[in-house]
Amino acid sequence: MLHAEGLAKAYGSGAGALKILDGISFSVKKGEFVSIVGPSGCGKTTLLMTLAGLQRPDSGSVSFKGKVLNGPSTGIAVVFQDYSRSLFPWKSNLDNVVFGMVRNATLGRAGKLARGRELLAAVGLDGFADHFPWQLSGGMQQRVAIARGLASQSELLLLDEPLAAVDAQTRADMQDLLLDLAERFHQTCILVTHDVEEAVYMADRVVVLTRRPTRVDHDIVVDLGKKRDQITTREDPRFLEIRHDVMAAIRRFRAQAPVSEMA
Ligand SMILES: Nc1ncnc2c1ncn2[C@@H]1O[C@H](COP(=O)(O)OP(=O)(O)OP(=O)(O)O)[C@@H](O)[C@H]1O
Repeated sequence: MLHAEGLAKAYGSGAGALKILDGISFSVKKGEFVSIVGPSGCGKTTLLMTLAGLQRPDSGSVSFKGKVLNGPSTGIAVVFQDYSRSLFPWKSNLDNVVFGMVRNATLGRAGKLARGRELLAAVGLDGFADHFPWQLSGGMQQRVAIARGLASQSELLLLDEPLAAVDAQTRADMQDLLLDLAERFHQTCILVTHDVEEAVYMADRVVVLTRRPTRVDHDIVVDLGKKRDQITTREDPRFLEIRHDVMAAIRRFRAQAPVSEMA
């Protein structure tokens, strides 16, 4: 469904240019859940924005469903980490979700409202359609943002640290909710996360990036089956083995990094 080929990107120009991506290539198949991890500041968000067509690479290309991406596509939605800035505070939760359908020309207003209510119910917020985001907890607001991402009916959902700002218990619940939604809506997902355990728990594959200038270091298949469980999956010896390999790679890059690059 998505193929990144030799993506390179620098910020700035000349001697002061900061080289971020340095020839990133990988593919994501329809229905896959792929996590991307890497050392702090290696360019995970830059990569995700490039995959979304929101930022152009200096060289290389992104192909989505066989066509080179030259800008944002209706087939790709992004859920950002900072839900407090990505939701409109003056719109109800339902209207925030309906906004995700802005480019849907087939559903009328009534159809969009009905679909918006369905999606809020799917993320466990059926009683909160007419509330405003600021009346909800952080975890609930992020669920509204996820419902909006799903509302666009995009085939590919890009998730940039969507659970970074919620507490640990909510985070575990949201991981399971996201996995459940991805399966129910046959959603292909790419998740950027700092959390190695989360990356392995959620994904069919984990793409591990090097430090800057960034390349793909490992592309690891998480052969744990589709059904995950917060207790048994995390205790599975294969889970622990994969987590070990990913963590060891990231720590190796941290050990090589100048102190100024350690966040
Ligand atoms: N628009 C920009 N202009 C200049 N530099 C930028 C820009 N966006 C990001 N950077 C720099 O590029 C580097 C990579 O940033 P990016 O946010 O892509 O990395 P990241 O891996 O997502 O970071 P983190 O681990 O902190 O989430 C950082 O040093 C950042 O300061």
